[in-house]
Amino acid sequence: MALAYQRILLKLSGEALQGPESFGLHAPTLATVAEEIRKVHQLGVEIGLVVGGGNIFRGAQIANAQIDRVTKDQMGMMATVINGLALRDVLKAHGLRARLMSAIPMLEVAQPVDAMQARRLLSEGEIVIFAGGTGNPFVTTDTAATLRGVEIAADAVLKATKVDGIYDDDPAKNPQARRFDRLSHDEVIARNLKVMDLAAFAMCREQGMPLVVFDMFKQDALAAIVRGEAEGTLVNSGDKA
Ligand SMILES: Nc1ncnc2c1ncn2[C@@H]1O[C@H](COP(=O)(O)OP(=O)(O)O)[C@@H](O)[C@H]1O
Ligand SMILES: O=c1ccn([C@@H]2O[C@H](COP(=O)(O)OP(=O)(O)O)[C@@H](O)[C@H]2O)c(=O)[nH]1
Repeated sequence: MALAYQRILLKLSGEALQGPESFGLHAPTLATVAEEIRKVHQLGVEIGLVVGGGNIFRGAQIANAQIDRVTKDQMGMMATVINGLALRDVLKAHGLRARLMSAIPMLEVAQPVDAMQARRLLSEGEIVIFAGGTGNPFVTTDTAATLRGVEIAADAVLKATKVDGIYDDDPAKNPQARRFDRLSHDEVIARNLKVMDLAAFAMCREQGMPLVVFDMFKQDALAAIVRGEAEGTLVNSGDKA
């Protein structure tokens, strides 16, 4: 079967791992995520993962004036490593081969990010989880997702989030908001749509990297996307859309 995307970079927010809890990791939710990933792996898709940390720490939201913003962001990046460790083991428990790489050197728990090695592992069917964000403060894991997506030469970045696509207004605030099936990178900028942080989106646009925003908890949505079926919102360069 022809796949729309042979290699993907899937971005999972930390919140996507906390399920109904208000903090941390929720075992049944992790298992559901692993199962959705297993299904696309079975189709022959190569999968790089970038995991967020919002279920543990979001740097900018830590309310303590005595902790420097750089330190707060470092705490957030450590949170992504905690999630990455959990995800690696859960993926393994679901029969997948998975490897954790961290942008922050932490040799006892994860190997350093190495894009070339990651490409090789992906082509051998291993799932590579990139944790530690970009390793730099003042950005989010969305930036890490586009960066790793470009580095591993992914065919698309897939952003799994709480909403099922990109709307003409924030659907959490405006119930009348309407979802787009497809958009160009330029339209996202022109309409000022809050899809991901601007630095991350600017990189997608510059690199002509297709982006799909979708709901991870809609069963089989991920598999539908890699098969090229209409699901979520696809952002592509004008000439490719
Ligand atoms: N135009 C829009 N289309 C879709 N979602 C939007 C839009 N504007 C704002 N949002 C909000 O963005 C949120 C997802 O973005 P973000 O906070 O980056 O998610 P995550 O934590 O999954 O990285 C959604 O919960 C949604 O309420
Ligand atoms: O390259 C990065 C990625 C993440 N973070 C920090 O890690 C936190 C957790 O990441 P994010 O908020 O993106 O997680 P998500 O919303 O995806 O769960 C962020 O708030 C930042 O504080 C960072 O400083 N640099």
